[in-house]
Amino acid sequence: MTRTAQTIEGHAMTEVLPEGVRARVQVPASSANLGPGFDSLGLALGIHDLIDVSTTGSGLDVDVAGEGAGEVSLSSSHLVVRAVERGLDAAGVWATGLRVACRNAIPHSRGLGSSAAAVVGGLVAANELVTESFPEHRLTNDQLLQLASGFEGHPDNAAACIYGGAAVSWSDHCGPDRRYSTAPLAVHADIRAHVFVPTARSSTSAARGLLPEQVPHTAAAFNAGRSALMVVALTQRPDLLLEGTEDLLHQPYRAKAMPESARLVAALRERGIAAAISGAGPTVLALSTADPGAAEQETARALGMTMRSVGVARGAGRV
Ligand SMILES: Nc1ncnc2c1ncn2[C@@H]1O[C@H](COP(=O)(O)OP(=O)(O)O)[C@@H](O)[C@H]1O
Ligand SMILES: N[C@@H](CCOP(=O)(O)O)C(=O)O
Repeated sequence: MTRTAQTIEGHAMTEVLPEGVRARVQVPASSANLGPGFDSLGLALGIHDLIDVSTTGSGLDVDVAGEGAGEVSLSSSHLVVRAVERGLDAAGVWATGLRVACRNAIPHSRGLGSSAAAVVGGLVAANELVTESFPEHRLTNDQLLQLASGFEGHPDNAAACIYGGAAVSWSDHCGPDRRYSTAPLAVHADIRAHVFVPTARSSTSAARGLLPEQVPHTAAAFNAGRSALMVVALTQRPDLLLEGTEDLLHQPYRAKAMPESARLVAALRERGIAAAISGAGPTVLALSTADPGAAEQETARALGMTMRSVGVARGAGRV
């Protein structure tokens, strides 16, 4: 394990965790944007990764099962490992060695926040290790949000993943060293969440590369109105979900990279179901008060996507 000089809240890097401390956490998938709320709105979904971290005498042992097994690195560059180390650093605590076991259910590179879940899961696991031995060094949820958002540069997935439910998140400016904030939204009890997951993948950074530097003022104004409307629809007026999920800022530019997903969004919306690309795609999120029927599922199957009823999840935590 390497030490770095990075700390927050001025903790001195002096404490060493004993061997054999263990933390097991579960962390939810998340859907970002919810249509118009680009880099701001997020919703935690009921698909979970399990992360089991324990301290050892030396070295690093990483084991991955489920999604990403055989694909992700098993070295110190593994995202969960990086997040565990970042969390320990931030708390001013050090481990002589680590064992990290991941049981992953969140599909990778589909727009379901797998990378945010890996980061939040690693940070929360680190925080549980810290709490076990040095409770006075425990990081707050706000500190976890700063650290997690720093990994990706936007807080939408991370906030949903940490706090659960839905959240609106923002940063104090657009430059480096941003400070992130979030406010929870109480999702209306009648709203159900379904995802249509393709086998095709799309990396978030590639999908961000499709976005223009500038957009017309009319599109910005349209999205400002729809984002505000979406908060109302999500919390009080599910009958407004269809209009509340309209977007001109990102989905039109990304559609060419995920044509099947764009077609499914259009087909579901024509049938009155509030569908949007989940995060940077290509998964499609549907929010509705009734479950999509056999016809919708057949349309999705024909486009190579499988429907999953996921529901709204709680935030990451110990199991
Ligand atoms: N549980 C995990 N463990 C290790 N790396 C992960 C994990 N989840 C995601 N990643 C990394 O993040 C990448 C996907 O991130 P990204 O393109 O942002 O898509 P997503 O929408 O799934 O977050 C994966 O290819 C992998 O490198
Ligand atoms: N606001 C981001 C969200 C990315 O979410 P992911 O689940 O695809 O990582 C964006 O739209 O780029």
